[in-house]
Amino acid sequence: MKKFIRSVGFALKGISYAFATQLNFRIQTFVALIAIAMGLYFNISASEWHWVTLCIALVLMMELFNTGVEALVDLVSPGYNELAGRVKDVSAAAVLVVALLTIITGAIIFLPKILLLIHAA
Ligand SMILES: Nc1ncnc2c1ncn2[C@@H]1O[C@H](COP(=O)(O)OP(=O)(O)OP(=O)(O)O)[C@@H](O)[C@H]1O
Repeated sequence: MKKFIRSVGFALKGISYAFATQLNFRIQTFVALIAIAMGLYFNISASEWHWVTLCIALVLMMELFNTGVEALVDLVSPGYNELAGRVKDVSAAAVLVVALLTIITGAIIFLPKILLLIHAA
C-alpha cells in the first residue's frame, strides 16, 4: 500500500511538472474544464459523457507522453540532431491526432445543442 501511495506521488509530480512547464497542457486542462461545464449545462447523456471523458483523458495522456518524450530527447540529444527532431515531431503528431478526434467529438456532441440554444433565444 505504501509503495502504491509513493507511485501516485511520483505520478502527481509528473502532472505538476507538465502543468508548470507546458503551456499546451494548461490550455488542454482549461478546455477540459469548459467541456465538463458544458456537459453539466446541457445535461448530456451517459454515452456522451463517456466520449467527453475519454477524449479529455486521451488528450491529457498524449500531452504527458509528449512532454516525457521531449525531456528524454533533450537528455540524450541536447544538441541539434535530425533524428531527435523527428522523434519530437512524431510525438507532437500523436497529440494532434487525438486533438482532431476531440474537436470532431466535441462538435458532434455540443454543436447541435449550441445551435438549438441559439435558435431558441
Ligand atoms: N535536438 C533537436 N534536434 C533537431 N531538431 C529539434 C531538436 N529539438 C527540437 N527540434 C525541432 O524543434 C521542434 C520543437 O521542439 P521543442 O523541443 O521546442 O518542442 P515544443 O513542442 O515546442 O516543446 P515545448 O512545449 O517544451 O516548448 C521539434 O518538433 C523539432 O522539429
